[in-house]
Amino acid sequence: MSRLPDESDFRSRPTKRGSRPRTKQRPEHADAVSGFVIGVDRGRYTLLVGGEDVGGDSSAGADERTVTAMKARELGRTRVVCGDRVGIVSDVSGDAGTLARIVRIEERSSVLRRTADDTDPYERVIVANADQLVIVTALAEPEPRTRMIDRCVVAAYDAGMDVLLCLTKADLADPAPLRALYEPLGVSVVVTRRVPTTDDDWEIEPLDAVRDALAGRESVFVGHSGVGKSTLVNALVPDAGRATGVVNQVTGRGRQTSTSAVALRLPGGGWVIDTPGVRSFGLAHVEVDHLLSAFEDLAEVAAECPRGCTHLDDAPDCALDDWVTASPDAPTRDARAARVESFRRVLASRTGGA
Ligand SMILES: Nc1nc2c(ncn2[C@@H]2O[C@H](COP(=O)(O)OP(=O)(O)OP(=O)(O)O)[C@@H](O)[C@H]2O)c(=O)[nH]1
Ligand SMILES: [Zn+2]
Repeated sequence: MSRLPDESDFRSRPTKRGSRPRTKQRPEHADAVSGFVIGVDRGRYTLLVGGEDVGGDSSAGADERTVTAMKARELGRTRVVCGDRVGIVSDVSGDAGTLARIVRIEERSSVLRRTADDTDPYERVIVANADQLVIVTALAEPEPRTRMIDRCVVAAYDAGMDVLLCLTKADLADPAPLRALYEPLGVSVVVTRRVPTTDDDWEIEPLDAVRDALAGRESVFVGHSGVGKSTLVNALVPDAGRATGVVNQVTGRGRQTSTSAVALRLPGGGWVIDTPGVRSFGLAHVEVDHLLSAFEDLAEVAAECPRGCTHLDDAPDCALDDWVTASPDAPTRDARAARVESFRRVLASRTGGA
């Protein structure tokens, strides 16, 4: 039996916290058809309907179709976002000019959210059910902003998602320093570069490594303007048709084809969820303990900390420091120190702006 969630249901990471939110029974609409939300535009939702579990399975089913829907009034203010699995009724044919009605949102396995800024108590859900956040960062042009990457990592870990750091433009700069900075956080890293194919053409390599990291997963792509995110998404999803490097003559800024998230099917299986509007994460909603639970080894150690320990550099008697000191040998000590330092860096990045 599905339930009707509201924003307050998603304050804690569903996979790591034991307690389940209350369940509302919804016996009506037993005839509702399942859909996967692949786009949202001003109150109109684009859904994929039909075939075998269209969300999880990337291959198109025989009767798969795109359906436009609106939200039923009974859902109230609950937001429907890209990646949601929903139940729809009325005209679900997908024929031109028809409109279905979303009557329920299935339980979400993850919720990526942000606050407008670090003091704003209002959280906004960006994408539901994704299991990986892909942070696209150029190694140069524009220069990488580690503080922003840190904040993306915090948002992903808070959502219970894995992180893939995609370092682009390796033809311009060495990826080693950033790799060293992020691998101790448990982040996977892929590095891409532009290589010339003919005199006036080029391609991105190695695409296979990126595809492998995305296969069978629902991955949300975020990245600052100019990092090569659209170039990468277009290379991965040939018919994506995202605008690349188009500079608006009036504003001087890159133009976007869309400002809300869209889900794009990967030819090899899996989904890319592109988020053109998301440039930063407000992290007011993130709790220290919640973030710590994404670092299982450290969470175990920190269980010995004094009550109310901030776990930061200046925290008196923080058990993380004892753990580093108590290392049996030098290599272990270096690894533990790097891990604690990385955790403290992202912990500190929660406050003070991007
Ligand atoms: N040297 C180099 N340039 C790249 C690489 N990948 C993309 N670019 C270039 O970087 C510029 C920006 O790429 P886009 O894909 O438009 O960047 P974006 O992140 O989508 O930026 P917005 O469109 O503003 O959101 C373009 O001129 C690309 O050709 C790369 O690996 N190496
Ligand atoms: Zn501590």
